[in-house]
Amino acid sequence: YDREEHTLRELRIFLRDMCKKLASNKLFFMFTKPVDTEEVPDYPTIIKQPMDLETMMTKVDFHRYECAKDFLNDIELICQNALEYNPARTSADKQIRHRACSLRDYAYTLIKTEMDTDFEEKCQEISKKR
Ligand SMILES: COC(=O)N1C[C@@H]2C[C@@H]3O[C@]2(Cc2nccnc23)C1
Repeated sequence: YDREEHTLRELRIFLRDMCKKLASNKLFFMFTKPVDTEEVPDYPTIIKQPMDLETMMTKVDFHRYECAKDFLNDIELICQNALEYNPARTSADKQIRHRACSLRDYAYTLIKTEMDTDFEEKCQEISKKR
């Protein structure tokens, strides 16, 4: 079967495992599902591009990521959204900002340590010419 499709399938398997590991960490529970706009009606007025780990898992299945960099861009989006929506000096806001930074650092480190550099380079080459 086409070598490039085989590479992208292997990427999807890897990214599903990343999603699972991040979503199973209790520290990151607030990032596992979209913010409930019924409970938090002003959220969509402030955050124009919501993102969460469940949505990212669906994006993996829909072949929306062609390399780990694209996946990390959505992790960065989760983090930036949390920093923007929760800017106060209250302990609640401070905690969610700390968790967001932890999620970002943990995701980068997990990918850096568990992913072969050559494999990511191959994915980025495929992605560039598509
Ligand atoms: C990634 O998650 C977040 O940015 N948030 C911000 C929301 C404000 C606060 O916490 C969140 C959910 C919530 N629900 C009900 C009442 N208040 C809240 C989670």
